[in-house]
Amino acid sequence: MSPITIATRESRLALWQAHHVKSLLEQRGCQVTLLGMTTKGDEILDRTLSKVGGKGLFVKELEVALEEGRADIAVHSLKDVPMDLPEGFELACVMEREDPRDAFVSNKYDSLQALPQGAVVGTSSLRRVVLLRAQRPDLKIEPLRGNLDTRLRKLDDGQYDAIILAAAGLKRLGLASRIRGVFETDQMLPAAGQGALGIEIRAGRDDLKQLLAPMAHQSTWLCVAAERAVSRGLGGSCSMPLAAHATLAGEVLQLRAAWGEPEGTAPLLRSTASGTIADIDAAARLGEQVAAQLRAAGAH
Ligand SMILES: NCc1[nH]cc(CCC(=O)O)c1CC(=O)O
Repeated sequence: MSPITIATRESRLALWQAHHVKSLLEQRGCQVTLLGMTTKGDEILDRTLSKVGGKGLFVKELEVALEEGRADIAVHSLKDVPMDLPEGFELACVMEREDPRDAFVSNKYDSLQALPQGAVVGTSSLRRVVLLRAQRPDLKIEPLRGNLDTRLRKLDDGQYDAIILAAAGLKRLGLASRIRGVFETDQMLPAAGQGALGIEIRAGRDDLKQLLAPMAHQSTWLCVAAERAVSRGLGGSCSMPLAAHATLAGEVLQLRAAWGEPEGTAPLLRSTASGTIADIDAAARLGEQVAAQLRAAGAH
């Protein structure tokens, strides 16, 4: 196999994820180099991404490197990958999921329930906003942008009483000690694909698909396929007020989803479905079913 080049963003989390894949490939006898780059999503820090085109902004430049042959694979947090890849690209591998849950991070309080009335909580995720507001409508939810270290620094500078981050990112970077509590999924349903890494290649690179196949984790892939199909059925942007999370027990996949009006006070719309799932297409069909239920209930 000729040497493999991994295209990656240069945030500490993205680099950790790329190095994780690099070491797995090196264990299989590959020579691997990293090609780091900055994406629009990394540069636009003064606005919430939903205002400037969503999280595809973390992906585009990596796909250009694949298209131009400067890289062979791109490693992504699947939560940041738009539901439909551009023509000519495909997901060659979904790896075993890290903790998919959201984490409560604070220097003063142990939990969401312990926060005083009107406490300031930082997040820029519309999903987290609507889920937090459903539990604590009194909270003052403020935007929080930047990479993980920047967000933690903003908390430590006293800009927030607490912030909400993905447990996966903190754990991967050895920052689990910053976690005061992890939300159970029935309290804060995760984003589609949260905690899962996906490897993108140019379509047709069957040599890479063969190389990457043993790194795929089938049950994660089935769950993420169902979750992403919910999001796709509601427009497919990564920055929607939508939560979708699937678990697999044996061959039975259970899918839960929730959608909220970011500005409104209407109650969250929820939908669940389960089924015996044998392949990715069946998982996606379950997601489409849940998306249709949410649309019928008013989600858009
Ligand atoms: N762009 C935000 C983002 N994309 C992926 C992760 C966490 C890692 C993952 O979900 O795999 C994060 C950080 C967060 O939500 O706190």
